[in-house]
Amino acid sequence: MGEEVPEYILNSSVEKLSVAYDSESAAYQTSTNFGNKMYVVKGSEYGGNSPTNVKIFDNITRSWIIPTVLGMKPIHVGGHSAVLLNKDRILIVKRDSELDDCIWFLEVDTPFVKEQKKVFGTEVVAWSKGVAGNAPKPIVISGPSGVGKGTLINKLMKEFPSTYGFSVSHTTRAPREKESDGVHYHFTDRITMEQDIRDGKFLEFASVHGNLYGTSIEAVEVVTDSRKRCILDIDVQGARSVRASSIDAIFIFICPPSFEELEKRLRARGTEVEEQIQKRLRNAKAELDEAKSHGPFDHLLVNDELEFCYDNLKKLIASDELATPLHRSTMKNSKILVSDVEFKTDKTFLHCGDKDLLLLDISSLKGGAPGRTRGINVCPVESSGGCVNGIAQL
Ligand SMILES: Nc1nc2c(ncn2[C@@H]2O[C@H](COP(=O)(O)OP(=O)(O)O)[C@@H](O)[C@H]2O)c(=O)[nH]1
Ligand SMILES: Nc1ncnc2c1ncn2[C@@H]1O[C@H](COP(=O)(O)OP(=O)(O)O)[C@@H](O)[C@H]1O
Repeated sequence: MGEEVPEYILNSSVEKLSVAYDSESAAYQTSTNFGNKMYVVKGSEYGGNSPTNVKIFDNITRSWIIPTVLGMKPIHVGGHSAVLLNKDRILIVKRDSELDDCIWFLEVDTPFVKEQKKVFGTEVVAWSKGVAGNAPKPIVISGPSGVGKGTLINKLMKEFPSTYGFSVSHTTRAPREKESDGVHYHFTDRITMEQDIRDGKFLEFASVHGNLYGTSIEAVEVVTDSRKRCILDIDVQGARSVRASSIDAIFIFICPPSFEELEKRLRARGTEVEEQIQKRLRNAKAELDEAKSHGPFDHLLVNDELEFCYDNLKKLIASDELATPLHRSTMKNSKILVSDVEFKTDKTFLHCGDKDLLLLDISSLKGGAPGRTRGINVCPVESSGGCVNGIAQL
């Protein structure tokens, strides 16, 4: 890249962690070795809110690589610390940051990153924010156009507004008369959406009936952050992508009682012109065949009589909730600021002000890029270095 290699990078050993202040850009940067590469993470300028930068130094070719950076990036204010974890990701702890925004992961060799390297044909790294506890399993609902997905989801959201939240997708299709931006969809144009896809902002996307549709990471996280169970209305290709991702979801396919009834409903809805109706019916045949033979679905539900189908949907979701009870973390949306970080052999301690020392527990990580990394807890430390009363309230 024609840039000189900083002294601290040339001198650092494989395991050594190095943090340096770059006076030119007034920002802290860390370098972490993994294999033959060194990952340099640079925070934003002091007091600024620009996203964190990543570049890679190849120790064999002695040259810099600018990787494709996926995912929502952390915004730094002060410095940060970094350490290699699980031999596939770098744990980044932001200093002078609130507890619920201080833990991030830069994935460098996880299955997701390996896959994306093939897709992009470049070096790839992916950000994933670390969050406390587990999230309720998202519910993925698919089915042909006009089968009644929207009707069923609306009923669920109306009956249980504080339990379920809808993942608002992005689409390049034009809004229908009764649809509003940000509620039914985020309506966008193809150029913007394609750029956002390249920037890794989407969990999944697909071309459906001639338009682009996609679920952004943010759309799901907004719902999960509000402690609701996320409902996704996505097509079969999207369901496949989510199935292949690190997200643990339940997949339901809604079938029509007959093809004739599907056509009747689609026409009665009166939202599509004839050409679109024909396209949707053609696609419906393929979707039904795929879902019934080798689709990614856990359950198929026939939407014949609406109330009957709705009751079955509720029963199905309820039995899944019973089977996997939700473990919520006690790590509150804390205003405690992390002032310093200590990495010991197998433990990470967060210093918060003068008195508080918290133990960061990352032993049961779940998920990861392109979504968030869950299962993190912090607790006050007792003199032996263990947690006080297991996981404690902060
Ligand atoms: N992959 C994917 N499919 C989506 C997404 N949002 C909507 N879809 C699917 O796109 C298809 C068309 O949706 P829409 O234009 O609202 O028409 P409708 O199905 O006739 O109501 C449906 O199969 C939706 O499930 C998304 O974010 N990702
Ligand atoms: N079980 C049902 N019986 C009859 N009509 C239905 C039923 N479910 C939905 N509909 C109607 O069918 C049309 C398509 O439903 P919609 O929810 O928009 O489908 P989708 O979201 O799957 O495209 C709507 O006019 C809706 O009122």
